[in-house]
Amino acid sequence: MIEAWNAADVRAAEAPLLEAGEPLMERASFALAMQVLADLRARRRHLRGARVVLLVGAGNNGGDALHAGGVLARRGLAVTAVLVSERAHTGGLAALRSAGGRVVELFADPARTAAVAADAASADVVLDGMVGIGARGALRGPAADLVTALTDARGGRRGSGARVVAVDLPSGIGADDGTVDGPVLPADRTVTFGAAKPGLLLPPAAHLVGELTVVDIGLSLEGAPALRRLEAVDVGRAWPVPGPTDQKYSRGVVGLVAGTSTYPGAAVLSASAAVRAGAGMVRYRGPGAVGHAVLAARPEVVAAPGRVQSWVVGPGVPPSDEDDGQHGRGGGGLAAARGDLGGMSQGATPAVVDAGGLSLLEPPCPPWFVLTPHAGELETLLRRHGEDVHRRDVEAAPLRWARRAHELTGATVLLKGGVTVVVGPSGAYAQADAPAWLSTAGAGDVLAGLLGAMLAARSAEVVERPGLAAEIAAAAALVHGRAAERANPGGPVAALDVADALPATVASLVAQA
Ligand SMILES: NC(=O)C1=CN([C@@H]2O[C@H](COP(=O)(O)OP(=O)(O)OC[C@H]3O[C@@H](n4cnc5c(N)ncnc54)[C@H](OP(=O)(O)O)[C@@H]3O)[C@@H](O)[C@H]2O)[C@H](O)CC1
Ligand SMILES: [K+]
Repeated sequence: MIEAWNAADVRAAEAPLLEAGEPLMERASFALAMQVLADLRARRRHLRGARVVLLVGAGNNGGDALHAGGVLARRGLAVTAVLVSERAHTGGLAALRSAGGRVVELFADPARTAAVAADAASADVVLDGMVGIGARGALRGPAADLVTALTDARGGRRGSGARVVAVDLPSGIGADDGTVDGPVLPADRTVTFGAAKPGLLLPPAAHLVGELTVVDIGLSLEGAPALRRLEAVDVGRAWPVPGPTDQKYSRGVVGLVAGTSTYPGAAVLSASAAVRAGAGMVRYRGPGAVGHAVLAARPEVVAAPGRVQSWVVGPGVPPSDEDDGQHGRGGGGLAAARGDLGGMSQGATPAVVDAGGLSLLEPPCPPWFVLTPHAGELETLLRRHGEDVHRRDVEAAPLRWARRAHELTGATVLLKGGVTVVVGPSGAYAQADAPAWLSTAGAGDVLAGLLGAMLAARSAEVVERPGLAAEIAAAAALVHGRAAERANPGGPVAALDVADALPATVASLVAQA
């Protein structure tokens, strides 16, 4: 698991060590230099003569870059520091100069910005040390102009020309929330110190981070992290592997209310995913015609009422005001679920509430209800609660708005996207496991069925431990993303292929743990 800590927590953990004279900057900058060397060795035979350009701001982030530059210059690399502020870390500057590094005072001669950017773009490595956790707002002044010019010089493409290594974080991102309010240089790698910061894991900034390296500089961080990211081993270890005394009921029955004659496929996809993820049983509770399609695809499904350990409500169901009565006619499935949903607040059955199911909610909800909106659906949900918010606001600050939805409803919220953000009562998760190919019709229905199976398997525990639903939802996002990758590595993937890849994905996660 990757744990991310807010800037204030990192500073609080640094303070006593700095007071005690611990050489934190030396540790950080040395590790940074070693990472740069390792990356260079992977790309060229000889290090001598490799060109490194440091983009250096006024604070300690610039200090890290300058000290690392000093280490690299002593190894024979040609290092140039570009100062974007008239202030620069004194010790770092001295270290670089004494190691033979060159210094360009860009702040004093902004007309050179384009030429400096062109030079940096053709270097082997650019170290982005303009601001770190001390940034206030979007990059401004010479730093902003240089990033714009350098982005132009690289043709806007990561991976072309110089390899960009961000020092602690890509300069200008919101360290705590991942917001991007101005120009930011996309990094190929980010070397962060002490602990990951939430902004490195959260979109939109997460897309600018590249490979993430966390350097231990000896901080002891107390309390709970601001954000977590599960890794494969966490999910494999927690997977509900059946034992010899288990039977289908103890493994968990998923009740599925999904699909209409307009969207029967959603029910097929959710049911397939729940079955393929190892549900003990799937009960389909929806319109009869859709039930036939579900049974034709998955003969394991039972289309009869009975007890369930989790509900999946809403895939392929339009919002309640547009539901042309199909669910009322179709065995009363949705109406029953509506009653069950109400009852579940006391009766305690975990539920995945997706798509049209979201319009059925009557908060307050328990944390074992997991809402699975995408950004547009979250906008609708938040606006229903009086928030003046648009989809683009949700996309610009997903953690903030997922958290708001959790506060307003009480439910656990899984916000779907290229990075999936989950917020529950015990904290937040950001999962980046899915290939971009997974943004395809029906992928959300598969996630809902998969999550339903995972909640059913640990139903009682989910109700007892308020934070567990969020952890399981984050795990479902990981499995979903991995299954998409496994279904067709590096290429297009259809939703049903993802469901079909679940058994092998789960087996490999369990085997690796
Ligand atoms: N303390 C240590 O020994 C360690 C620190 N580490 C590194 O330090 C940074 C945090 O350093 P800090 O000096 O607190 O802040 P920054 O370097 O991030 O930036 C602050 C200066 O940047 C200028 N600034 C602020 N906002 C902007 C902006 N939007 N655009 C341009 N410039 C900005 C500001 O200067 P002014 O003159 O404008 O006021 C600040 O002075 C941390 O990220 C680590 O890299 C290491 O972890 C090791 C231990
Ligand atoms: K930086």
